[in-house]
Amino acid sequence: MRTVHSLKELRTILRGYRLQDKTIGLVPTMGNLHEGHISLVRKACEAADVVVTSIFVNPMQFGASEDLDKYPRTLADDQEKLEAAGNTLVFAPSIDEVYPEGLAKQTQVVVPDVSDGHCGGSRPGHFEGVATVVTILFNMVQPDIAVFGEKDFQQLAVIRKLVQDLCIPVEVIGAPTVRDEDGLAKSSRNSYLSEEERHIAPVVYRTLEDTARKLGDGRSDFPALENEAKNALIQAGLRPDYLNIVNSDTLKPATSEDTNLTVLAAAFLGTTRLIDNVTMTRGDLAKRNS
Ligand SMILES: Nc1ncnc2c1ncn2[C@@H]1O[C@H](COP(=O)(O)OP(=O)(O)OP(=O)(O)O)[C@@H](O)[C@H]1O
Ligand SMILES: CC(C)(CO)[C@@H](O)C(=O)[O-]
Ligand code: BAL
Repeated sequence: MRTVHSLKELRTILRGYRLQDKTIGLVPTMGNLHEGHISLVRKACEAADVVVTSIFVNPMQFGASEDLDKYPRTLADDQEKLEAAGNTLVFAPSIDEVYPEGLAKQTQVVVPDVSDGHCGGSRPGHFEGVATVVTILFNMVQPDIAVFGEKDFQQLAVIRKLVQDLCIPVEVIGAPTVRDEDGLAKSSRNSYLSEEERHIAPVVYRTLEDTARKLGDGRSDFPALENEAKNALIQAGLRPDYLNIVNSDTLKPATSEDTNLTVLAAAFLGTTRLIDNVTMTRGDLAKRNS
């Protein structure tokens, strides 16, 4: 497995693979890799001949008071894990390689509507940063397929819309959320949690599951359900940022006619912001429970 830092080198290597008619898969990450990321790499290996994992902590998607500076950077460890997973090429560009004229002069990609609310509401400019860097990475790598995690549910919806609206010739593949045994979604930011916070953190997933169960039991009083869930988070010592029951396709507030529902949440535990979601089809859970 090779690691390259420059676009020129990346393009030279990828040109060689294309001449051999190899298909190319891309897994965009911000590094500090865990089993969640590795599951994406494995999925990409199943779908493409050559897999490029990018590692780039993208300053454009961080707010001024967010954790850009302390975000964990662990390239050597990441390389070992990627090699073991069958990854072909690591692309770890510098900020100058991605934004040669600086952020202030950077063309931005805005994906309206689906970026609104949820994480987009709490992190102004975040999805413009994500959409811009993902577009740049797509243009740099020109992959046939790209794999993203469902843990970042709204991000996946933004990227699907971006690809559709800009006719980008890449197949976007979603991958299920990988969790610790107690249900906590694996995330680089889990490393910020103290021992005590780590015990509390699985309450996020448990609360989402509990809400999905109530929806499966036929409840349609969505605002009341959202409040019950937020109260459960508060009781456990979390500070909910949002907890929304939405139509899984549009990400708009759920209606009683919707069959595919997603419960999306972000909550602070101390200064750490955790996100998670659970998708359910109305009827499924009721059947399972009967
Ligand atoms: N637990 C997980 N299961 C499956 N995919 C995941 C998981 N965590 C992250 N991913 C996916 O990995 C890709 C890169 O995400 P990223 O590098 O931000 O990791 P992260 O652990 O989510 O970090 P953060 O703590 O910043 O949210 C994204 O497509 C994301 O959805
Ligand atoms: C897709 C992504 C790599 C873009 O920086 C990032 O938002 C992430 O890690 O989910
Ligand atoms: N996993 C999404 C990247 C971010 O929180 O900025």
